[in-house]
Amino acid sequence: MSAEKKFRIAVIPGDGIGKEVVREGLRVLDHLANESNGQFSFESDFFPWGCEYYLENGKMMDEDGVEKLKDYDAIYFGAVGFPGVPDHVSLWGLRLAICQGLDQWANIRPVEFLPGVPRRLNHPDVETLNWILVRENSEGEYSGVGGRNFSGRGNGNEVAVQSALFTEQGCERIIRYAFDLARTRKRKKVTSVTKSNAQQYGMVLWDEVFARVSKEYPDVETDQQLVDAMAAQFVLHPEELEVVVASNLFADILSDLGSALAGSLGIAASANLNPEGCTPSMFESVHGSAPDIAGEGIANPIGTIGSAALMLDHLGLKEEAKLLNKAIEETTRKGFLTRDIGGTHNTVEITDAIIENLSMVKEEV
Ligand SMILES: NC(=O)C1=CN([C@@H]2O[C@H](COP(=O)(O)OP(=O)(O)OC[C@H]3O[C@@H](n4cnc5c(N)ncnc54)[C@H](O)[C@@H]3O)[C@@H](O)[C@H]2O)C=CC1
Ligand SMILES: CC(=O)C(=O)O
Ligand SMILES: [K+]
Ligand SMILES: [Mn+2]
Repeated sequence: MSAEKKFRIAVIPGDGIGKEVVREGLRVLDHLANESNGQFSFESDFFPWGCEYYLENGKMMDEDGVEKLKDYDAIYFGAVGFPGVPDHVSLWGLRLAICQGLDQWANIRPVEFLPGVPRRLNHPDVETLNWILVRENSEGEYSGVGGRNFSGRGNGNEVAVQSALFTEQGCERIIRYAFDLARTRKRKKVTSVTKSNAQQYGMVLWDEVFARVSKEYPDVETDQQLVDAMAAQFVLHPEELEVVVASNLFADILSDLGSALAGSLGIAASANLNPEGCTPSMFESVHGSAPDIAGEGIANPIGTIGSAALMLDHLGLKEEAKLLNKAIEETTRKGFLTRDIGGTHNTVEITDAIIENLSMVKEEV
């Protein structure tokens, strides 16, 4: 037997249901490691960063937090944000600080339709549909360029500026990533989403880079859509979608739409990747901390457990990643569903079922 591979994972449960679903994802990972006959193990270090940490310490994470995370093979993240701390403070202080600080410039967000989950999308081929959003994750509308409180204003006359930053290199790397990803799929197609009719600088640059890069991929079909039309296409013609590449804000919005069409925000997984592998990548659900259901034990853990599957794949544990995705499918197929997708099972019961189904799908292969 080959020597045991030990993966060092930084775990950041964060806030609200983030804590509840990360706990479940770790149970699944521990189970897989225990069943691996000593082939691999996970060494998890917990970081208590988030809104409670902020209220106690005046900061969302340690000053050298990003540096500390560089020691790990991957980061497993819950969600950030809770009433009592302004959302822009918590998001910028933790998720954006990590994604931008570690240059996790590609955020991959698959839209998948799980068996047994009631669909919000009325489409004849819904069983076989799946597409991937490739979100620019380092700049765009979330570059933080802007300001408030310009001198001489105030008293109802305040002015705020929020700019979007688009660099040619930033556009090129994410667009290239989308084309390379398209080449791994059965139908090779990339749809680029902008709003370059109204956003005449940054998004026109994006369009020009898309046209230039696409020439290097003559085997990949292309399409370009404005984001408003794209929102409609998600609902009306999802069969047109394969790989969809969009800016930070647009793909953020479209990924919530995609997961809602597939049934719920609770089932969508994502990976914040540094594709060069210079820094650790971070795996988290698409959803946030859901304060409206936090503490009730009813959050759907599938988005976060599916993100663990993306992490396994990233760490080279391809077979385990496949098995885990199969076990998730088996779980929903058998009717183990949380409330958000029409069921009555709680968070822990869904995880128990996934772990049980892991053994079953393993026997099948
Ligand atoms: N990556 C992150 O950490 C993100 C953080 N946030 C933060 O989360 C907080 C709440 O934001 P919202 O806009 O309410 O978005 P949200 O995604 O937390 O919740 C939206 C709705 O979806 C439901 N939902 C989400 N995940 C679910 C799950 N796993 N199971 C069942 N239902 C689920 C919630 O109950 C809520 O009704 C804010 O502070 C926001 O800034 C929001 C999105 C992403
Ligand atoms: C912040 C947020 O909504 C997201 O990353 O999806
Ligand atoms: K999340
Ligand atoms: Mn979002």
